[in-house]
Amino acid sequence: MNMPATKAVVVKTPEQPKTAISALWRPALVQAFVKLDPRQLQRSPVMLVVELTAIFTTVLCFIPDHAVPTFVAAQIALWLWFTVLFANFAEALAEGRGKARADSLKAGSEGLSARRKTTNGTFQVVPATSLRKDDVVRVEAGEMIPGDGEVIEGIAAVNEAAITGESAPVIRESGGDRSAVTGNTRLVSDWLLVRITANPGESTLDRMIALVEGAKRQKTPNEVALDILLIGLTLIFLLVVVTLQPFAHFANGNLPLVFLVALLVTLIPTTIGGLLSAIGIAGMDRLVRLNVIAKSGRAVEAAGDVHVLLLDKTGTITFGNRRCSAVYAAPGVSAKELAEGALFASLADDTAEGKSIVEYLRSLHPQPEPSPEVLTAVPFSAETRLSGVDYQGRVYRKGAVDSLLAFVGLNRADLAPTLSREIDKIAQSGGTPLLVCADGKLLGVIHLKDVVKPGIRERFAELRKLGIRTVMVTGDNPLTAAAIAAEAGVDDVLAEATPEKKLARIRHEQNDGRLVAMCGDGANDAPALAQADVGMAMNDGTQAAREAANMVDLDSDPTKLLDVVQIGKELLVTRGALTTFSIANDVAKYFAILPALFASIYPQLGVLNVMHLSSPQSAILSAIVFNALIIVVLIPLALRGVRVQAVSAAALLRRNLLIYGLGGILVPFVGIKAIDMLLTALHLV
Ligand SMILES: Nc1ncnc2c1ncn2[C@@H]1O[C@H](COP(=O)(O)OP(=O)(O)OP(=O)(O)O)[C@@H](O)[C@H]1O
Ligand SMILES: [K+]
Ligand SMILES: [Mg+2]
Repeated sequence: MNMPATKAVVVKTPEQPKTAISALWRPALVQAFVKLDPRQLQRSPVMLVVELTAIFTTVLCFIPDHAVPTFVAAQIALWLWFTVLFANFAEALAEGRGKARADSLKAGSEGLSARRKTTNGTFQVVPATSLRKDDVVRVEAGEMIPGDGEVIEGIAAVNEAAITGESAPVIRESGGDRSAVTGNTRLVSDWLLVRITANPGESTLDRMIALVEGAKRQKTPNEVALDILLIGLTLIFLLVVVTLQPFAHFANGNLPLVFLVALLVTLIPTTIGGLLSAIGIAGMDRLVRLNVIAKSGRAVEAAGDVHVLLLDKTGTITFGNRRCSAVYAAPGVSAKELAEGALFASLADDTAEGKSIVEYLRSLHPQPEPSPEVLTAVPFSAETRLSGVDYQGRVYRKGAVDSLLAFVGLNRADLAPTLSREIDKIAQSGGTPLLVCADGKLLGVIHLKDVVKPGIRERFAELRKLGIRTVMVTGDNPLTAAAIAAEAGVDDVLAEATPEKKLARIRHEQNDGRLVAMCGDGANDAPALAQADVGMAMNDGTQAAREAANMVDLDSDPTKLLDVVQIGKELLVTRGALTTFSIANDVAKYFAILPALFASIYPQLGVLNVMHLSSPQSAILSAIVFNALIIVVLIPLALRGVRVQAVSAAALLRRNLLIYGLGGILVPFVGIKAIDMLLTALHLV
């Protein structure tokens, strides 16, 4: 068979330099004009209204009005256009940061080919883009894995740098919780047979590209709600402005159309309307830079409000390569008998645990082995928590202590004290004891060892400061669970949990009105990951978990949920802060401009004219200029996000109301006055 090597491309994760913004402003400037297209602008209704007023005012410039000099009307029109352009610029800047990453990801996936298994068992080279779900491909050392999938045969080292930026290779193998592979990552050793699990356009890479190309992103329910509020406010102010004219007429005055249009724009929530989309895109961009892929913005926002975090133990809190480190025979059982029983019970077990037991026994207790064909495998399941084989009429099993005792019809009290003590010792050290039996006779116990990931404890403490409770849910026995829980510093433990129990725990928390996040890696975590408000799968886990979750952490680091929570909070707080600022701003402008406008018509209003703006037309132009410039001033904040400290939500709200509410009222007074003085000095009004 002639099998050319698939195209090998190395995609480096671009490091985001500090000067990113200055390098991005040029293309963003171009995009700001492109986005003037009303079809694009309709995503932001407030800005669409501003564009309409800009067009209207531009037309009015050509219809002479003795009340407003044309050069003032022209300046108003110009600044209205600037308002839209500045908002577009903010959005384009936010998008631009992700675009570079998307481009390099796309470039890496172009021209990739795959070796697809045909119906007659041979392999055929096809373009990677033609692969469909359930296709089987063979990948060899040095080649790129052509799509997301599950390893069905083989074990190999994979370099995932193209996706995660992490160059240390990781092991992927069939069976167990380390079976998922990601498209566009490179095999560095051996070979794998992979069952493709994603159709074109649905892979991790595609999702990542869609995520960083903000333009195609869906609005979150929160954003839609805020949009509706902004449209409502726009309509209210439209009504206010329309009804001003009758007041003026009543006093035999007349308010020029240009002023009314301009007044409308200063009053509607343009600041938040213009920055809303940029805030959302920038939030997702921060997430992508963290190497977390979210399937929806909604999940990220939910993360900002999470109360409880559930974590699976093995592979999430611990490294997950539970390995056999020792075996202890029950009293009256020879070492040879135990070794045989434990080996046979593991020969057909393709979980990492099973393989480690076989490896351990082969090196320490070499013995003749039956060939695999004569064994009837009983695979491990999270339900039974047992595994083993039937061989020559004999029943070999191993499994969790309680499950195996139930299987042989014994109680814990029936165990020989020495064996019982051995089990407790293993569990208290954080290890997992597996009982072994043959034909109902207890042979002894296997010690599976696992290691808690470093730094977990500190991160959980930080989560606690944010008011988030951590709960470890594990299929393991209570003693092991308690030992690992103590080492990791979680707040609560649920041991001997089946997939149903994990699910029930989440439902229970949710029924009490709490938002729940769940981190997991196993197929048995999938239902819980799907049920949780924020389900974060470890990328090196199973495909089932990755599919059920609404987020995937490419670095498989559960403590990253802390950062995701932070980003979610920042997103919500930034949006809230700028909405507060925007609305407070508009209220202030209302009081700043109206007295100036009506001063000649209703001289009594003069007492309200605290700002003493030089003339009505200066007042209105200054307000329009301020209104446009404030968007530019707030772009960095919208992109960077408001920093969120680990304080209570109430304290945060109080502080933000003070800063952004009070600031929003005061800033326009100062700003408009300053612009008024400048415009007057420059003889622009
Ligand atoms: N290959 C195996 N054969 C027999 N028993 C096993 C095997 N692997 C694990 N067990 C037992 O089954 C229990 C449940 O394992 P499982 O992987 O489902 O745990 P889990 O629910 O994912 O929790 P965690 O991953 O946090 O340990 C383990 O604690 C262990 O006692
Ligand atoms: K405004
Ligand atoms: Mg697990």
